Amino acid sequence: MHTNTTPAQAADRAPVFDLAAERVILGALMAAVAPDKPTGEPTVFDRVAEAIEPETFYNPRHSELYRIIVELHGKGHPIEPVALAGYLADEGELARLAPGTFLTDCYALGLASAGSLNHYVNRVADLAQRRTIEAGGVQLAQAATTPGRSIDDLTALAESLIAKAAPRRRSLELAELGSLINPALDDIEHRAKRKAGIPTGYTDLDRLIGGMQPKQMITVAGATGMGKSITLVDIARHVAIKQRLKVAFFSLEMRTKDIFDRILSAETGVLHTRIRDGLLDDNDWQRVTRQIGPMANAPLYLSDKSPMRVADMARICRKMQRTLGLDLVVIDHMHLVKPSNDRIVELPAVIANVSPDIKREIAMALDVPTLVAAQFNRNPSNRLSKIPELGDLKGSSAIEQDSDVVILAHREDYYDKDSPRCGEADFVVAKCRIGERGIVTVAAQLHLSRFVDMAIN
Ligand SMILES: Nc1ncnc2c1ncn2[C@@H]1O[C@H](COP(=O)(O)OP(=O)(O)OP(=O)(O)O)[C@@H](O)[C@H]1O
Repeated sequence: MHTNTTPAQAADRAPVFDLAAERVILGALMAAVAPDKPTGEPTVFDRVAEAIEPETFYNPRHSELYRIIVELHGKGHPIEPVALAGYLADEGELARLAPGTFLTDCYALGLASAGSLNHYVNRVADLAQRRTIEAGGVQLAQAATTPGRSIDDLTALAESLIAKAAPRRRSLELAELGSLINPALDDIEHRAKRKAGIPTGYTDLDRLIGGMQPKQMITVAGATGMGKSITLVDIARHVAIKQRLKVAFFSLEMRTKDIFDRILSAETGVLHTRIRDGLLDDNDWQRVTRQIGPMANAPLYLSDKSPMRVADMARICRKMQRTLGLDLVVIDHMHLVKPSNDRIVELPAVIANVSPDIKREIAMALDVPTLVAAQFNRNPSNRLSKIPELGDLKGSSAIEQDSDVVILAHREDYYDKDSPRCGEADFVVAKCRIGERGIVTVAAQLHLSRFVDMAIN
């Protein structure tokens, strides 16, 4: 047993963590044998999950391993030490999270202590609560001696600390409607003050869809050359450079260098073709020097490796989330993602495989908005009305079903150079799970690789 107290203090202080007990729990999970068929009895995972969350562990490595074990188990992957070590090695995390014989040691402890698992679960949960209470006490003591804090304020703090310290046992993992009322009303009250979702940078579009929300798959679709890549790069640019949020961008079609050229053009206002051809004049160089500042250290992380499977991208994103944080994932585009099974080759089957995986393994599992480009199957140019429709999507049913938002890019001057709407582009919001459908018009400045709000330009 370990304590975080000095020997002098040890006599009058109880230990507030037990690393061996934490290892027993990890080992018991690795050693858990799934029943052949449901028995109605709680499994080892159920018993642990009732009282333990990743944050319940004192040791952060134990928290991370617990999270990974639960995630792998949820996906039906093996989690005994050899399989888990293989997974961690693939992720480049073995040496950091489970050096030497750590996994087999835990496994042995888990097996040896299987009969007393409840004791260890209760002990680790109990110690976590004690730490919360101890930290709350320190916080309260500091607040009480801070000049200017009112009694009302201190009482409210004390109440919230007590609520935080209450045991959180998840006996029945279903919520009764009545229990949702207070938190939901609180949430609604504060919603307007919070950012609804991550803004795309297009004001009217954000108003319509409420920004990009965690867990959402947002699909931008259009005919070839309509401006899907420009839209994706534009949004990523806005999120990373203007909002300084962390973006992982997977370009399966365009090279990183070409994306950089597009971003540079959009940010500096220097013609894209001049950047592409290396024909910058003095004026252009001055603009670049003056305006390149915000691009430095912008948290936009690009990959142009192709082909990629969803699992590859999910692995890279998980690592980024753990090490740097992650706010948005961008994939350009869905039809170039490799299916999880090499035998799947026909397009509708590929999309039926890739689309739900992007939604489940990236958007849902990582709790981030995921922006994906998709191509059209039917070309609206063959129709009288060129306004795009959901049915134009290649492999439409899976994409339609999995996407929370579908934005169809449309430019009239793509079909008619003399159109009175030359230079305008429409984002047709054809599906929006939590908002209205509608059409948003932006200015198409393709020579600068960007779309911009009509209102201010
Ligand atoms: N420097 C430029 N000047 C003017 N137009 C440009 C320039 N660069 C690209 N474009 C135009 O911008 C449009 C949008 O390009 P984008 O790559 O975003 O299309 P896309 O919808 O992603 O196409 P694809 O389906 O081929 O991936 C294309 O029609 C292209 O011709």
